[in-house]
Amino acid sequence: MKIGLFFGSFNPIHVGHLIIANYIKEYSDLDRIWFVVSPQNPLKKKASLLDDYHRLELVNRAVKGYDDYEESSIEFNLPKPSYTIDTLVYMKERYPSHDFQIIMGSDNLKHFHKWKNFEILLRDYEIIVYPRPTFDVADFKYEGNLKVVNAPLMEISSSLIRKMYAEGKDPSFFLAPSVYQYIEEMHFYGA
Ligand SMILES: Nc1ncnc2c1ncn2[C@@H]1O[C@H](COP(=O)(O)OP(=O)(O)OP(=O)(O)O)[C@@H](O)[C@H]1O
Ligand SMILES: O=C(O)c1ccc[n+]([C@@H]2O[C@H](COP(=O)([O-])O)[C@@H](O)[C@H]2O)c1
Repeated sequence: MKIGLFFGSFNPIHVGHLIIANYIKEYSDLDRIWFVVSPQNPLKKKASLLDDYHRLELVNRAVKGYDDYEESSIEFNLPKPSYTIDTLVYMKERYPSHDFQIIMGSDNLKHFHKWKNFEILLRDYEIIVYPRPTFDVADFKYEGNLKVVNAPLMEISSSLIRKMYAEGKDPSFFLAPSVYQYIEEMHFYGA
C-alpha cells in the first residue's frame, strides 16, 4: 500500500490540515494518509505544546469514520526530538510491504537543510509538497524527489487557533466539530 505520512505537531489539528490531506489523497496515487503526531519537533520550542496523547486523541477524533485516514503515535516511543529520517527508517522496518511518501508544506522547505540527513530524505523518499504562503517551492535549491501538488492555500495555523483561545475568541469553524467539542470539554488552550 502507498501511504502518505503527514507529520506534524497537530497542536491542535485544524481544518487546514484536513483539507490538505483530503486534497492530496484525492489528487495523488496514495492509498491512505497517516497523521503522524510528533512528540517534539526538533526545531520548535516545547512551550504551549499540549500533551502527546491529547493531541493524538484530537487527531483520532478528527478522522474517526474515514477509512483512508488514521492517526499514528509511532514517534511516541522513538527517541526525542523526533527526527523524520529516524521515524522513516523505523517505519520501513516495521511495515516492509508499505511504500511511504512524505507529505510536506512548502514552509518546511525553508529550513529543510537543517533537518537530520536531509540529503538522504531528498534522495531516498518521495516528498509530496504543497504550497504554503511563507515559502515558494521554486526557491528551494536542492535536488530531490519532490512532487509538487497544487493544493489550495489556507492561512490557518494551530498558532492562530491557540492565539484565538488565549484572547477569549471562539475558533469553532477552524476545527472539525468533534475536535472543537473535545477541546471545549477538556478546556485545552484555556477554552
Ligand atoms: N493551513 C494549512 N494548510 C496547509 N498545511 C498546513 C496548514 N497548517 C499547517 N500545515 C502543515 O501541516 C504540517 C503540520 O503542521 P503543524 O502541526 O506544525 O501545524 P501549524 O498550523 O503549522 O502549527 P503552528 O502554528 O503551531 O506552527 C506542516 O507541514 C504544516 O506546513
Ligand atoms: O528530522 C528533522 O530534523 C526535523 C526537523 C524539523 C521538523 N521535523 C518534523 O517535521 C514535522 C512537522 O513539524 P511541525 O511541528 O511543523 O508540524 C514534525 O514531524 C517534525 O518532527 C523534523
